[in-house]
Amino acid sequence: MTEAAIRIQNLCKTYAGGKRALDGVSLDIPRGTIFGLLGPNGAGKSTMINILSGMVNKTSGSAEIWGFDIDAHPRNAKASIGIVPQEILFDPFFSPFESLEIQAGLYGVPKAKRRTMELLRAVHLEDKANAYARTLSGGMKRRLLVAKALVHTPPVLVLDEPTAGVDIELRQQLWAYVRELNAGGVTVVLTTHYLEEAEELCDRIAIINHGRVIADEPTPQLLARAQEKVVEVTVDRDLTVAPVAPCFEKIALKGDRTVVITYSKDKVNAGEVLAALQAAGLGIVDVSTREADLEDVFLNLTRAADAA
Ligand SMILES: Nc1ncnc2c1ncn2[C@@H]1O[C@H](COP(=O)(O)OP(=O)(O)OP(=O)(O)O)[C@@H](O)[C@H]1O
Repeated sequence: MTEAAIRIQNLCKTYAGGKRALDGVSLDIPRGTIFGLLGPNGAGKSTMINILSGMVNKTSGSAEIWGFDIDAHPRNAKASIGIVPQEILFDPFFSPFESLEIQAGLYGVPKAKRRTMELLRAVHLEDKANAYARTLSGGMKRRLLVAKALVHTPPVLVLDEPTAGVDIELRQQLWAYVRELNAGGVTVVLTTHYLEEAEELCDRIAIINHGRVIADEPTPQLLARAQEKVVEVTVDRDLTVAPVAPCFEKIALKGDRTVVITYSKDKVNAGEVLAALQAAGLGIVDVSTREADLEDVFLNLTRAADAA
């Protein structure tokens, strides 16, 4: 078996106030992947990343980064990971060039091995190398954070909600660079609320809810779990109650004459759903269907976990 980029086993974290943020998380993040960590607000994603970066102490369990246990080999573990934090924090008086040089110094990268200008070029900040950080736009600051996380050439890069508040163009640029890094061998872990993005970018996705992993699968497999299909039907008369049929998983009225029916495509097809409406004496005026996407899978899984 190839070694994982990150291996987390039975990780638990209870904060001082008694809040249990992680409740036995086990996760293998394979080397070479772009791995998505999804979860609603407060699920425990940041806690997990902060434990990996050494900013938060775990309560129990273990974590390895690139084969280095964070307790037994903290320096090697730390050297193996670069983290792009959610919040933008800079000393406003340092230039991007100085910021990267200071960061490289903190990581003990010898002068001869520093790649400050190369990194600034990679994140399109070459012409801002000597500008004050306070004069950079929000997007530029975020790119500078990515460069900062890469000064020590870590094999694993973690981006914590990297596109929050970032415009579409910059987001595309950032993702293009993430893909480039990944193609160069860097394992990328990203937390995001943009499910579409995770769907487009990640090879594998884990979903965390209330401090537990509720799904961890290759993206296509997770999508295949979306067996539910939705059909919206406009009928020829006003409805006061929604018709029922055994093949409807769910039905909801939308306006006077439209029903939204969810059915399981491995059990029935759209024809049978429409036939059931006709059997209830309704004439069909208009029909539209849609496939479930990652958003539906995500909602179904988190709802199922909440109900359990
Ligand atoms: N320092 C802390 N002290 C006490 N409780 C905390 C602390 N940090 C986080 N929590 C709580 O732990 C839980 C998990 O928080 P965490 O920030 O890890 O979630 P998250 O999935 O990253 O959420 P978000 O997407 O909003 O960043 C939340 O209920 C949060 O309120």
